[in-house]
Amino acid sequence: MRAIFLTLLNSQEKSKNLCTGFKTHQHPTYFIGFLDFMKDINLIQSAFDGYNVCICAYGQTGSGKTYTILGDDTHPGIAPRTFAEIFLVAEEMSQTYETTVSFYVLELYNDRLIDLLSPSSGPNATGDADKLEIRRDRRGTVWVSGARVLPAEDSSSLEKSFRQALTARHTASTRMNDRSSRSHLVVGLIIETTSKINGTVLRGKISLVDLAGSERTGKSGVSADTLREANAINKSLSAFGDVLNALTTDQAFVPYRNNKLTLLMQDSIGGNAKTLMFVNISPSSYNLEETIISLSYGQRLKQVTNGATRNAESREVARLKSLPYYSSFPFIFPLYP
Ligand SMILES: Nc1ncnc2c1ncn2[C@@H]1O[C@H](COP(=O)(O)OP(=O)(O)OP(=O)(O)O)[C@@H](O)[C@H]1O
Repeated sequence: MRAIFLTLLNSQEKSKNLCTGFKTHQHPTYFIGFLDFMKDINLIQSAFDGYNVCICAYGQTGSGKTYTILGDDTHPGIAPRTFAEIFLVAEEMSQTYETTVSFYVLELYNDRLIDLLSPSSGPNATGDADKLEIRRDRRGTVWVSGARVLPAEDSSSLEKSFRQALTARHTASTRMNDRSSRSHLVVGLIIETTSKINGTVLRGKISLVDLAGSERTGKSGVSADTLREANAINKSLSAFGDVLNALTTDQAFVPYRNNKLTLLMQDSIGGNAKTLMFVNISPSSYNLEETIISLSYGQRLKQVTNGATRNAESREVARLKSLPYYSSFPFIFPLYP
């Protein structure tokens, strides 16, 4: 796994000593290098080659995770850049491969999975109605059965649907962030390529994950509902830490099942995906303790080894899987609604 450390604008002086030994990038110039970097390590191409890929933002509340994933009008973030790159690669490969792209958008809020593409999602959604279940196929790839998976025709329609889905995400104002995400966001991009020469089908998945930020409730000044949200966020991040601990100390048992977040990320952390983690940190001395924790998390993440495998099947297997019997297992073969 790879981890990159990011710090906010104008922070170089303040964070220089703290980050000695870590290669850090600053907003907004790091955006320029992101796509080149992702191209260098062939992340998007890997999904076309049948691998699972995960790009994730981690860090304390208010450190710029959502900004890293979304960006703004002048500096598009990881998500819009990934959407554009997918359709560019599809175009480049169109002589020999036919590509279909589909996507889902989920949030994990107060330990409940919510389908943000569902017409019934929104701030008052309970999540229960969707009956979403986290499953794994025999290769270890995580799917969420019951989630809506929609076809994407081009990058602009994909981005439009994605931004529409985000309007239903749970956010709240806290002392640490005017618009703090109160949920973990998981965007799944499923890329299926069929060879025009021999019919081989490759299926890759890119997961874009914007984790909710860890927070000290005394600092964020939350109460009632927002306190409950903060507790759920901290609990899930602590489960994430336990998984990381088990993986980096070679323990026989890895406690993925302790939380829905770790179940959802089972293929990305120690699983079969190629994973790139952005660790966002604050330059302020007020956040020193949280920054040290984030940096040490990032350091440990780098020690995790994933076993990336390719999802490929022959024309005949792909044909068999498209028959109704297989279609009843959406977690093995995701269905369009
Ligand atoms: N490079 C940047 N340029 C301009 N504004 C930025 C930049 N990075 C972050 N911000 C702003 O800082 C604030 C906090 O960023 P953001 O919401 O992305 O943090 P976060 O880590 O996702 O927080 P939380 O965990 O609370 O959701 C936002 O108002 C965001 O627009």
